[in-house]
Amino acid sequence: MTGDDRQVPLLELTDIAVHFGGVKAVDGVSLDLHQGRIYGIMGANGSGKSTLLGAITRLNPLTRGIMRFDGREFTTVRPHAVAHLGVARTFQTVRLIDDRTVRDNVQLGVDTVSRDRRDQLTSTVDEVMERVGVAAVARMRPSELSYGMQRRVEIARAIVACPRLLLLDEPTAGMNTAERDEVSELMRALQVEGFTQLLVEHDVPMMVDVCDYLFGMNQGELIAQGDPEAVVADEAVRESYLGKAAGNA
Ligand SMILES: Nc1ncnc2c1ncn2[C@@H]1O[C@H](COP(=O)(O)OP(=O)(O)OP(=O)(O)O)[C@@H](O)[C@H]1O
Repeated sequence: MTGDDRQVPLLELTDIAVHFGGVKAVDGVSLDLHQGRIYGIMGANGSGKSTLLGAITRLNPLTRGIMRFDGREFTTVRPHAVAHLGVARTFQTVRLIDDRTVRDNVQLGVDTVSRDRRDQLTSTVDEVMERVGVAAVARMRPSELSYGMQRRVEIARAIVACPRLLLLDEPTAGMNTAERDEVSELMRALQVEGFTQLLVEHDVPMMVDVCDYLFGMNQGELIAQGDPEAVVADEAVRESYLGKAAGNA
């Protein structure tokens, strides 16, 4: 539990599973996310991290389990209804539309939310692009940008609708160290504004630096959770992900 466990969790997963035929990509995961905190999921390739994000966004149908957002069950809603609840996601591989400008791509993030929520948005598309560092390339096409810049455009598109929960799937993949640090800075700034964030990353130092709470995943199951330093030091996490050599470090 994460300290403020007397409150209703923003996201509550109870014993969820996603099986693809015989592959138990996610198998019996229960977790709570609380408002305003930064969470991370670490685990080896194929441990089920992206599938878990896909379960939350309803792209991957559940084999079993219950999901609640702000106390309300959303286990069987359609994917667009999850966006309307206020959940936004970036993908592991950049998914931008290349025959549209950067600005149009960011605008798409506004178009995914319900009209009620749209009316409540406090930042404009241009303000968000400025904040994420893509304002200068607003008229360019995604393919004209570096990979790091494309990822920023994705983040801008995800946050422009002011989601209550932001799911970030390897947002620093393909970035250099300076760009990674900028993403960490951006995540901290978003936290100050009250965003709840769930990060999937392979950059362990970044996870420890930026996350309040970590989950360790292996073969579809959660094998550890808690304070980031404790999770990174956990023996089962080291065995399954960081390697035995790291365990001796
Ligand atoms: N659509 C699918 N159909 C069948 N199997 C799938 C599908 N998506 C994922 N899998 C399998 O589910 C397991 C978990 O995959 P997933 O992509 O969630 O892992 P991951 O932890 O995100 O890995 P990575 O760190 O490489 O991104 C893997 O065995 C993968 O091959």
